[in-house]
Amino acid sequence: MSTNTPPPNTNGTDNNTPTSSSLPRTPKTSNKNRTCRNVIIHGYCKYEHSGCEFNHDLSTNRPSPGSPEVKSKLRVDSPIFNPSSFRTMDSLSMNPAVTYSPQNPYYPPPVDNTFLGDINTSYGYYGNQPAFIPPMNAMNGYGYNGAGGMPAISPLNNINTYYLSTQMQDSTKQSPIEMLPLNTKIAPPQPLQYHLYTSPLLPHMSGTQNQKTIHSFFIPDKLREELQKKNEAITHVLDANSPEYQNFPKELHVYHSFNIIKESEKSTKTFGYPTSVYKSISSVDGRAYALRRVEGYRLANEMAMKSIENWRRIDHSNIVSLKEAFTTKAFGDHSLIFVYDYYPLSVTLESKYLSSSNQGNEMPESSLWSIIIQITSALKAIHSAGLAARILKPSKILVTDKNRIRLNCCGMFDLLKYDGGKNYLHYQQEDLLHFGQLIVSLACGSNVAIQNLSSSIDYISRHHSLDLKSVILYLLSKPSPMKNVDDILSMAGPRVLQELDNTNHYVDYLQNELSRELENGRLVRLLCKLGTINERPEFDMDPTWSETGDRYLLKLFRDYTFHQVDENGKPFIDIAHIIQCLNKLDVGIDEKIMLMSRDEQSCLIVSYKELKHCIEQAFQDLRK
Ligand SMILES: Nc1ncnc2c1ncn2[C@@H]1O[C@H](COP(=O)(O)OP(=O)(O)OP(=O)(O)O)[C@@H](O)[C@H]1O
Repeated sequence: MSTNTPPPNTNGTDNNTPTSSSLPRTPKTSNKNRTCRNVIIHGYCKYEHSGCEFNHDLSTNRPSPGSPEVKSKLRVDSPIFNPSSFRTMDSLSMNPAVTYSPQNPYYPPPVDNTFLGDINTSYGYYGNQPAFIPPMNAMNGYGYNGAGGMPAISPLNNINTYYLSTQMQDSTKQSPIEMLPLNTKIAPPQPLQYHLYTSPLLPHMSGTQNQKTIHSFFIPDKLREELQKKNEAITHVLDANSPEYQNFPKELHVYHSFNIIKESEKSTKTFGYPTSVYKSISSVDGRAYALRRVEGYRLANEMAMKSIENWRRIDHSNIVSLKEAFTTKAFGDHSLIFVYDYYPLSVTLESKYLSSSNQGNEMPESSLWSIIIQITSALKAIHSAGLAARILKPSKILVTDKNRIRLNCCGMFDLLKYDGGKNYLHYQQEDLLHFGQLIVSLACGSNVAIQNLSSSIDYISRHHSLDLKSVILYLLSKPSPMKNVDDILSMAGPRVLQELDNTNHYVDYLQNELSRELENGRLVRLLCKLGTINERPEFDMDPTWSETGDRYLLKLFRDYTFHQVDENGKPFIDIAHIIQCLNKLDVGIDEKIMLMSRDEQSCLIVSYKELKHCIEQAFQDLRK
C-alpha cells in the first residue's frame, strides 16, 4: 500500500499528517513528485502558490490506478459537502460553458482528455465502461457518507444520486441540473454490467428522511413464514417413538421418510375402500410425494395398471399429477398405492369453504369465477386427452398457495373400476354435471345445497349474476353430445382475461420478492468470511494477526460498513449502506472508499478490489 503525506495543515481542514502507527511516513524528498491531496480531494489547493510543496499539475503526476492512498482527518462526519457546487465529469467535458476559474474554487480544474481516460481507469472503470466521475466527486461521496446518511455509491450511480442528494440537502439551492444549459449533452447511456447492480435499492432511499426498515430488504414475513412452514411440512417425519412409527413400514418401493397426513378411516364412501394419505420422500429424485393407500384392494386385472399411463402424461397446473401406482403387502394387507405430487399444507375446497365453521359464508362471485375457470381449464386438458376426472367433489379438490385449485385423485377410478376406458364419454358428461353441483354448493356455501336444487337456484338468482346462473344451469342440464367444456369458456368470456391478469400479477409479486432475496446467499458467504477474520484473538501464534496487515484494513472496513455514526457520534443504522458495501466488496469493484482508524488520526483510501483481495488472502491463510 502506498502512502502520501499532505502539506502542512495550514487551512485547518483536511491536511493533517497521518499519525497511525501502522502507516509509515513518506520521505519528504519525494514530495515534489507527489500529487497534492487537496487537488485530488478538492480539485484545487489554495496553498499552491504559498508554500505547498506537493505537485499540483495533475497531467504530470496522476494517482496510480488501484493504489490505496492515505489521507487524514476526513471522516464520515466531516462537514457536509454541498454537491450543488460541483460538476460531474461528463457535464464538464461536454459543456463548454463550464470552465475552471481560480476565483471560483468550487469548480474543479480543467481536465484534459488524457487525464479523463486515466480517471476512468482509476476511479470506477467497469470493464469497458467509463465512469465519467472525477476523483473528487467520488471522494465527496465518501465525505458525505455518514453525516448526511448517504451510503457510498458506485461511480456509475453517482450521477443520479448526486442530483437527488442535492435536492434532499437543500431545495433552495440551485441544483446542478438547473445550472446546466438546456442543450447540455448527456453522455450516451452505457450498457449496464448486471453484476454491479445487485441491489435494487436506490441509494437516496436510504437517507435519514426515508430510511427503510430492515424488513423492506427481505421478503415479507408472512410469505417467509408460509414458505418455511411448507418446508417444515416436507421434512416432517413420523416420531420414531410413536406407535404409528413402530407399525409403519420403513420403506415402500422407492419411498421413505413418511408422515401421516390422513389416518386410515373405516369410511368407504368415496372410493368403496378405506383410504389413507401419507407424505413421503422419493429416493429416486429426493422430492416429496403424497401416497394414497387404498386398503384391502386386490388387483384382478393387470391391464388396469396400464390406465395409469394415460394419467402420467397429464401435466397441468390445476391437476395434482399422478406419478405411479403399485401394490404392496408391506402394511400386512393387500394395498394399492397411488403416488401423487405433494403440496405441503394444502387444504381441500370442502374444508376451506364448506366445513361447518365456514357454512353460510357467502363466497364472493369473483372467487367463484376463478374456481370455475381453473376447473374448466383442468377439465379441458383431461377431456382433450380422452379421459374423465370422475371425481369432482369438494373434498377431492385441493387449494394450494394463494388460491390455486388442483383436481386431486384423478385416475383412481380408472384403475379401481377398470372398464378399459370404453365409457369415457359418459364420464365426461358426468364431470360436467358434478362440476355444476360443485358450483351450486360453493355459491350457496353449503354441502347439501344440491339436495334442494330449486331453492338453491333461487338463492343464486338473488345473490349472483345472471352469467353465473346460466353457467350452473348449463352444467346441470341433460347430457348431450353437444354439451362440452368449451362452452363454459365462452360463457366465462372476459372473466378468463381477469383471471389471467390476476395470475400474472401474482407472478410479478413473487418474482419481485424473489429478486429481493437473490443476493442474500452471496452476502452471507462474505459475512462468514469476515466473521472468521475480524477480531480473531490469535492465529499462527500471533495475537495481533487480526489487527495488522491486510486484516487491519478489513477491521476498518467492518467499522465503515457496520459502525457508522452521525455527526453527534450516535449509531447511524443504514441497512442500504451495509448491503451496498457488501455487494461492492463481493464484486470487488474499483471504487475507492475512505477508511478511518479508530483513533481518527489517519484515513486510508482503498478500493473494494483491494479489500476483496485482502479478504480472500486472509481467508486462505486461515484455511491453510
Ligand atoms: N397431493 C396431496 N398433497 C398434499 N396434501 C394432500 C394431497 N392429497 C390430499 N392431501 C391432504 O390429505 C388430507 C385428506 O385428503 P382426502 O382427499 O382424503 O380428503 P378428506 O377430506 O379426508 O376426504 P373424504 O372426506 O372424502 O375422505 C387433506 O387434508 C388434503 O389436504
